[in-house]
Amino acid sequence: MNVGAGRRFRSPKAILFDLDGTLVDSAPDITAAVNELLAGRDLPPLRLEQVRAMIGGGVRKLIERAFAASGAPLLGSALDEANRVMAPIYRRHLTGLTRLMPGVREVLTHFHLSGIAMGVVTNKPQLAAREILLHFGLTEHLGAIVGGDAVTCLKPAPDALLLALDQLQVEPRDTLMVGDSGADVAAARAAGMPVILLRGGYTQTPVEELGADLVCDSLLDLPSAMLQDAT
Ligand SMILES: O=C(O)COP(=O)(O)O
Ligand SMILES: [Mg+2]
Repeated sequence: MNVGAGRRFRSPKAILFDLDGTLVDSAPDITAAVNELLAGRDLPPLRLEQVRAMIGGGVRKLIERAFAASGAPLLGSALDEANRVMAPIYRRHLTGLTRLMPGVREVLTHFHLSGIAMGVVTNKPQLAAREILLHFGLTEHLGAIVGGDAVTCLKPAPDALLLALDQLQVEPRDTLMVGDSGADVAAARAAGMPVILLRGGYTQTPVEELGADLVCDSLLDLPSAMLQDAT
């Protein structure tokens, strides 16, 4: 863990969490969905590690990257069409192979008992995000779940974070963003919020190089990192 900012995370009124690579390891399900889409076009499957590196920019970006990596890049209306075909496939691969990241349940309960409001802000479609969170019984403590299709601009734009804060009735300066990618950092910066990144997510760039205020090994380190930040 490396502490950088000093007092920025002390007693936030709300925490916004990214979903893929932060609260859940969804890469195996997303890989299954991508490979079903590719198989429908007679393209060979991609490996889990390849698809992991494509997650975080929303489903359309995922499809664009997957077809490019398969040597059959899609543009414009062809990408729109693949996106339409992907929608029902993606919905069939939400929870079968997806697992919670370590400590999620404990840490969400801890923050809830500490009186901190929480929300999820993801580039995943909103209904898909809600279904995953319901599957794992995590919606109880979440006052906002904002998906990429609920806003005009996906992360790294701040739109989804600001919508979640609106729903939670909290100002950006009283909030903390927790994520796994450069998009999470950029979105938090644009929204005027401090940001913590977790190791073990889907970013290709080393997390230390993404400009977060703090990097933690896992969600389980968050409560103590926030306490240390008081010193
Ligand atoms: O790329 C996606 O679909 C979702 O990614 P995120 O939950 O990390 O924002
Ligand atoms: Mg993520």
